[in-house]
Amino acid sequence: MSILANRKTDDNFEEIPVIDFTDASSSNPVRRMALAERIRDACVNGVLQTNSSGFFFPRLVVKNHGIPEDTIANAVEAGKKFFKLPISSKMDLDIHKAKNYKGYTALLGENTDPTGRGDLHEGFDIGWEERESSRSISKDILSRDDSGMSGTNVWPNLSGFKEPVLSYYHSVVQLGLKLFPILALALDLPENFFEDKTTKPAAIMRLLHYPPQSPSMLDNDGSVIGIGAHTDYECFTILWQDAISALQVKNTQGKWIDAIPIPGTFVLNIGDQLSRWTNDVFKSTIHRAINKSGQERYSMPLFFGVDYDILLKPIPSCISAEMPAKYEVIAAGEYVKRRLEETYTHSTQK
Ligand SMILES: O=C(O)CCC(=O)C(=O)O
Ligand SMILES: [Fe+2]
Repeated sequence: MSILANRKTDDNFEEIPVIDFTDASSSNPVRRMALAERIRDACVNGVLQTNSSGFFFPRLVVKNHGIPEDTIANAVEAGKKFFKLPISSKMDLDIHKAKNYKGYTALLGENTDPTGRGDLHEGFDIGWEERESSRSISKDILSRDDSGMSGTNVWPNLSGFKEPVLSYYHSVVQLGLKLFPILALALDLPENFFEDKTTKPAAIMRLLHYPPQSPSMLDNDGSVIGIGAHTDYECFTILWQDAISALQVKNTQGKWIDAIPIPGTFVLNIGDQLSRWTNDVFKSTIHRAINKSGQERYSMPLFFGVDYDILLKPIPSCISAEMPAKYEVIAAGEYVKRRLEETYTHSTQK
């Protein structure tokens, strides 16, 4: 009898739970399991708190997780410098030129919510790229089908940019790889369930810049906001946001709950791939961002998917006679690509 399949996601939350992630890298399996249980409770029902959701703040002591404050600050500064470049230099790296969705997204270039008219942010996307200090990946793994999602990154000719951005990317990739085993435990799976499915980190990083949203834009019809209502496409997202509150998460009653920034923490949220693995036991949460602060806002999400050639199949403990499989089986890369195509179609030149 499956334990998980009979759990129901309770999205009727009023606050976003805070979870301490220190034990993610504990050598003590009991501590890792305890953390996994807290995450499961936060994701599937209100055992931890009645107001739980698939969206939570890991309380990360950055120092203890290999992500020093200056690694974050240097990446943020690099992003600010990049976004200040003339639009012509940024458009040289236009994301529409790269089939693997890497490079620059101009203001309104993305339309995350199909009912919107374009997102009021600009962005810069990269994927996995080896560094001298990173583990090298075997040719066998590199040659596997990735639905065209891997491929090379594009970089601006801007000194002091690539190194801090890649340094942050690799630090957060290490953290993300520690979370997969915890999530596996939370799903009553062997701790190494995701190990052979995350051999080449299918992790996309974005630098995002949200200009202040003018009140008139909001008064119109609300169809242009920082990032329209959406779910993320991968298993989970680790998001750094600055001190400006703009991110909101939707509960089942349709109420938008502020994900107020907490210094020294990342927002960690569940994405669609995990909904598919778990047949919605872990449900990806709808979120959006509106920058009403009058100031520039910056954020840096890293989206962690499974290898692009892995099929997203429901895990057996998440299906039952009452909860039959909900989703078609699809390769992770194809799924991500499909969602990206939808997001960028409106700004693709015909
Ligand atoms: O900037 C944020 O706070 C959210 C970004 C986001 O949701 C995304 O890039 O998918
Ligand atoms: Fe998102």
